[in-house]
Amino acid sequence: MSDLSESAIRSALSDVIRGDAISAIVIDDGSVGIVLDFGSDKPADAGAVRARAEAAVKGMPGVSSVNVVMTAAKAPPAMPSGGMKLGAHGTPPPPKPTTIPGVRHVVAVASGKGGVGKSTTSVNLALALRDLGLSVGILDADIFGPSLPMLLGINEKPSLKDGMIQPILSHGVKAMSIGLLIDIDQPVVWRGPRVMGATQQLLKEVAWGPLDVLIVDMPPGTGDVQLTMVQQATLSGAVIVSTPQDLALIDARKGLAMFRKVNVPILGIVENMSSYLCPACGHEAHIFGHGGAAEAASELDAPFLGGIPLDMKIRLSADEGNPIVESAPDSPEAAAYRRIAKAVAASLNAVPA
Ligand SMILES: Nc1ncnc2c1ncn2[C@@H]1O[C@H](COP(=O)(O)OP(=O)(O)OP(=O)(O)O)[C@@H](O)[C@H]1O
Repeated sequence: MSDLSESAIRSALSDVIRGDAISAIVIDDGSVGIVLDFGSDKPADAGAVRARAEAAVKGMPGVSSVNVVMTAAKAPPAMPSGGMKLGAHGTPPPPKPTTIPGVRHVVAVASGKGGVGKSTTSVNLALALRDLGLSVGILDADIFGPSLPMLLGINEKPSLKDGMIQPILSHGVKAMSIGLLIDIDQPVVWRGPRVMGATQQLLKEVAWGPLDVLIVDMPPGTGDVQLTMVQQATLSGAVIVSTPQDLALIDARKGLAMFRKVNVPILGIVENMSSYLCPACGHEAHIFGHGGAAEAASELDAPFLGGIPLDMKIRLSADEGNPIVESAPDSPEAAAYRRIAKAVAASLNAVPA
C-alpha cells in the first residue's frame, strides 16, 4: 500500500507550477493522474511544463507512473474591430447554411473551452462510427489550432481534382484540415471574414460525398466565430465535450446555449477524463465523484452520451497519429468511444439497415 498523498504531490509540484493550476490529482496505488488548468494563461512552453511536472512526481518514492493532462483554455482569438460586419444586435449576420452534396449528416463536436479533449474525442468518435459500418469524414474546423494532421498522422498535402479539394483518406475516414492547406508553423491571425471564407471553403470546396456522417471539430469556445460557423452548415446535431469540472461550471452550458440559440439539436454531452483507470490493476477511480456528469446533463436537459477515462494511452496514441480506437481496438478506452458512437449513430438514425 503506497503512502502517497495529494499534499505530498502538490508540494513536489510547487517548484514547477503554481498551486491553483492543479485542478485534480488522482492517486491509485503508485499510479498518479494530474489535471492542470491554467485558465487563459496557458504557458507558451506547455509541453516543457508538463514534462517537468511529470519528472517531479515520477521521482517521488512509491510512484510507478504519472499522467499529466492540461486542460488550459486557449484565450479565444480577439475579433479585430472592423474585421467582421456585425448585425443589428452586435452579432454577425447569419450566413446561408450550406448543404454538402452527398453528406447525410453533419455533426459538430464542440466545447465551451479549449483543451478538454474535443479533437481527441472527434477522431476517436469518427473511427468508432467507421467501425459501425458508416462512411465517415472528419473536418478540422479549428482554424486557430488545427490538430487533425497530427492526430491522424497525415503528412501529405491535399490535391485538386476538377476544381475540388480532395480529402485525405486516413484510417478509413476522409479527413481535411485547414492545417493541411496552410503553413501551420505560421501563427494564424485572421480576421472574421477570412475565417468564415476558409470554413465555407472547407465545407463547399472539398469533395466530401458520399458520406453518412461528417464530424466537424469546432474551434473551442462559444464566441461569434463559433456561432457563425455553426450557422454555415446544415447541422444534424452537436456533441458537447466537457471535463467533469466544467460540467459543474458554466462552460458546457454556454456550448449548449450556443447551439440552442440557432436551433441545432444537442445529440448529447461527453464527459472526458471522467475517471482514472489504473494501468497496473485496471481499477477505476472516479475523479470528481460518480454520476455527476449524468446528473448535470439531465439538469441541462441534454442526453448524457458517456464518459471517457483519463488515460495515458489515449494521449500517447493521439500524439502518435494512431488514435486508441485504432491502436487498441479492444481496450476499455476504445469501448468507451464505441458506446458514444453507438449513441450518436442511434440518435442520427444513421446505421444502415
Ligand atoms: N481521455 C483522455 N485521457 C488522457 N489524455 C487526454 C484525454 N483526452 C484528451 N487528452 C489529451 O489532452 C490534451 C488536449 O486534448 P485535445 O487536443 O483533444 O483537446 P481540445 O479540446 O481539442 O483542445 P483545443 O481545442 O484547445 O485544441 C491532449 O494532449 C490530449 O492527448
